[in-house]
Amino acid sequence: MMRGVEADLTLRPKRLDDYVGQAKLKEKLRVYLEAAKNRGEALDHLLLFGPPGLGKTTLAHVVAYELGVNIRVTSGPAIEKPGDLAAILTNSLEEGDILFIDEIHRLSKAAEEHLYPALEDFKIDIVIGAGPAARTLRLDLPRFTLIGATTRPGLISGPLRSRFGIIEHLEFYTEAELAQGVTRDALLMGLQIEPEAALEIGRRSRGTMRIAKRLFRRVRDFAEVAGEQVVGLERARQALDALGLDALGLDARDRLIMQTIIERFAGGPVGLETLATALSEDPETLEEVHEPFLIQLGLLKRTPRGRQATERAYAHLGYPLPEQSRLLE
Ligand SMILES: Nc1ncnc2c1ncn2[C@@H]1O[C@H](COP(=O)(O)OP(=O)(O)OP(=O)(O)O)[C@@H](O)[C@H]1O
Ligand SMILES: [Mg+2]
Repeated sequence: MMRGVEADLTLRPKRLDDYVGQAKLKEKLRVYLEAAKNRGEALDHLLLFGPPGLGKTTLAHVVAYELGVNIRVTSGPAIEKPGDLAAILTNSLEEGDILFIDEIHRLSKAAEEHLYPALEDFKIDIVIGAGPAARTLRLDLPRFTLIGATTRPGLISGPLRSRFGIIEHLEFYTEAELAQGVTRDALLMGLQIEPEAALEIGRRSRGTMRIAKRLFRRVRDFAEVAGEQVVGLERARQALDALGLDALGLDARDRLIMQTIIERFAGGPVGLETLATALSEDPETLEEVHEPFLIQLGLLKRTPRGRQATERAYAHLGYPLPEQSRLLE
């Protein structure tokens, strides 16, 4: 049986048809991919954004597979000096290939400015030598496609953003879509899972495919140890409870965030920095990892004056509503 990282590589969907959910995005991408193929041109540069674990990296690989081109993977923090970028662009890309830059919002200013002519005119300036003898050489690049991924679109500068022809965001998955992803993995692992069990995992996965797939592996452990051939609802529930996930899929950390807002800040509004300090968490993690789903669930609101718990949050966490409810619906 496949294990760990190796398993994940083989389970990763290759084709657009195997990529679950994101229906609107896939529909558009199909058109763009076909148009680019018919014209025999590289796909326009593509910026993908959305919370972690929704499948940006996977989608970049799917696009490469569908276009039949190579993909070169790097990340914003890995490109420190402009020279790093030049090396990637000149050494390893062929006509039509994809350069995938993960966490593109973390690209340095210098590297970013170096990237502009590469994206627009497929040319890059490299500096040869140093001191007074230094010369700048302009090199032609193959027509490539940049796919940038980010969890923080707000941190992408205007000039960089404007160089992407296609800008798309990924959405949280529905329970049914997460169940579909889990069922597909089960099949590929040679296991059976009852539809109700797959849905229960989906329900508790914070709308996130990576979490659904990870939870499924833990549920499978419980089923295997119990000597069961088919993963059923009861076993799924038992495993998910044991992992500390509640009915909405909140983990202990999510609950602590909401409890802190309710107990220590009277439901809010409380500023991000203040809240982060109270939780000993860094504000970015709070904002990128935890908040999007709490907002999606309708437990938390971002207001101009800070973060605020909703009535639903009080109800879900079992707190009585404050008397004069200033709370948001
Ligand atoms: N639409 C999908 N269908 C099936 N499997 C998916 C889908 N999206 C993601 N996955 C699986 O979920 C996991 C996480 O996906 P991926 O690494 O692409 O997320 P990501 O959005 O790049 O996250 P991060 O922002 O944290 O890098 C992978 O194991 C991938 O195979
Ligand atoms: Mg990724």
